[in-house]
Amino acid sequence: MSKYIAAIDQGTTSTRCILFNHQGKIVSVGQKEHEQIYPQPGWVEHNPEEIWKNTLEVIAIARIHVSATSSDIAAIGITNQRETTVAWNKRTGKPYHNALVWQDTRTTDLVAKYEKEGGLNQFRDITGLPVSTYFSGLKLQWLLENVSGLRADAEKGEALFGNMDTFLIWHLTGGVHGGIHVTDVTNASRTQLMNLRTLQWDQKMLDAYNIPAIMLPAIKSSSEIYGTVTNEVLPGVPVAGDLGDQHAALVGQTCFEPGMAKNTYGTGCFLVMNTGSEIKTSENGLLTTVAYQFGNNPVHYALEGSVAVTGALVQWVRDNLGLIKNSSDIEKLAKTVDDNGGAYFVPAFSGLYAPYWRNDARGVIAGLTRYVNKGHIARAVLEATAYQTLDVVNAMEQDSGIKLSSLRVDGGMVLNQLLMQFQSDILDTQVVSPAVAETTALGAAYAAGLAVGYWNNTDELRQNWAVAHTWSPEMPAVKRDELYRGWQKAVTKSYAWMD
Ligand SMILES: Nc1ncnc2c1ncn2[C@@H]1O[C@H](COP(=O)(O)OP(=O)(O)O)[C@@H](O)[C@H]1O
Ligand SMILES: O=P(O)(O)OC[C@H](O)CO
Repeated sequence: MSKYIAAIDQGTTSTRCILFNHQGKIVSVGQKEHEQIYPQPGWVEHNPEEIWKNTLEVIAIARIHVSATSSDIAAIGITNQRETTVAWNKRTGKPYHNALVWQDTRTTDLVAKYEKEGGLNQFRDITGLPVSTYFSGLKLQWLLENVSGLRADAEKGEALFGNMDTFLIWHLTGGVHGGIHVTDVTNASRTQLMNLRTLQWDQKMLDAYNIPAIMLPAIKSSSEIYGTVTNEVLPGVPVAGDLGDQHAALVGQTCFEPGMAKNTYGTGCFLVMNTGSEIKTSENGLLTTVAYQFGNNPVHYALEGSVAVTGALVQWVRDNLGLIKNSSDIEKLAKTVDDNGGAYFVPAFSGLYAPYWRNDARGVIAGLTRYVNKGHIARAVLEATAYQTLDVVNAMEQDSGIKLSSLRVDGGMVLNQLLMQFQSDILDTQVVSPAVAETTALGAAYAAGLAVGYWNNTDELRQNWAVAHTWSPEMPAVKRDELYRGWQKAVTKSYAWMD
């Protein structure tokens, strides 16, 4: 048997390649950040060619660390920042435009138009999603309408659409020399173009968003052999797993039973609960999405609370205010004070996502007095992540009828002890991190490994999961309620900023 499974985690801020062994342990990592491009307020782009180049580099780095050749690697799985939209030419491989990143708000006017015509929830029954700047469909419409020549090429079958999974799989499997044009059900469920029941592109959605079907990838399960790597970086290795990153983290945390949930703390925060074969429609501002589908097995659905800005706020404090040098320094700064000093930071930089879905909101700091110093701001920054998670947990418990007994957590911000303790306090629930913190990459590895028989079934995967750390609530209820009331008041101050 080959020794390893490789996973590519193409995230918002960086691209990683991780090699896992049969116990689901990390044996090697390659990682590279890419440029965040902000051409105008609210616009966020990535250069897809830079990301493809980084992908090749990180695979090579991960391989070289342990002197692995293709024959040591049973399969490769891909997981990716979802919704981020690319259109490229089939013959040249060149993107028509930078990728429009999930946080990009340039489609705000389009959202307003659809809202006026039929309301934000008009496509929820088909797609599980509200009309929002977040999803790929409107981003693709924007590209088709604003990039010269793209619509004509798309209609001729020369231009291809994809999220980052599709773009990377196409390149890995041959690119201009016959690359495979596929996506999986989880990524497709975030385009707002797929029907949640049929798991196919929905003609009503394509008509509503004016998207030519010919440019869309084939929708596959999350775990099957899509093709083989032709690039010299890993020649002959089957590409056998594909999951949006939040779905991959659910798999990596082995949340295979209905009612199990995880929260991933990265650029944004994404709380996902497995709802099994049931398509649960949210009454409280959550998304209905596909959790995963392994080969021909029945699809699992999920409820998701997506929060746009959490770790990104820490980066903003670092890069735009210069208050800290590294993201991890925020903890030390926050510990210089005992509490938030009355200040609340609502980071509605891309509007507010779940459970509010306010495209018209923008960021505010509320409760400022002469007393507030940079320590209090750092604390308000970290607390914002915890309050936004509480908003989503409240919605999740109402929609699912399940009270979370503990929350499995992962992602870059989990390293922050102060945040995790505060999260447990404000949720009044245990917060648990797993021994393998890279759950997103692990989920993609599991999907690929299941497809090629490296792992036999999900029971084997469950045995790999172990607790690293548990945080237990310590805050009195009165204090918790008082803090949360302040947050709820602050949220309302961010509304209706955009006309
Ligand atoms: N110790 C820390 N405290 C607070 N935030 C952190 C810490 N370490 C990393 N972060 C934040 O976590 C994010 C990176 O996490 P990661 O899971 O790699 O994100 P992504 O997958 O979205 O690229 C960044 O936004 C960074 O600011
Ligand atoms: O790349 P991440 O971890 O920030 O995740 C981004 C999400 O998939 C966006 O929906």
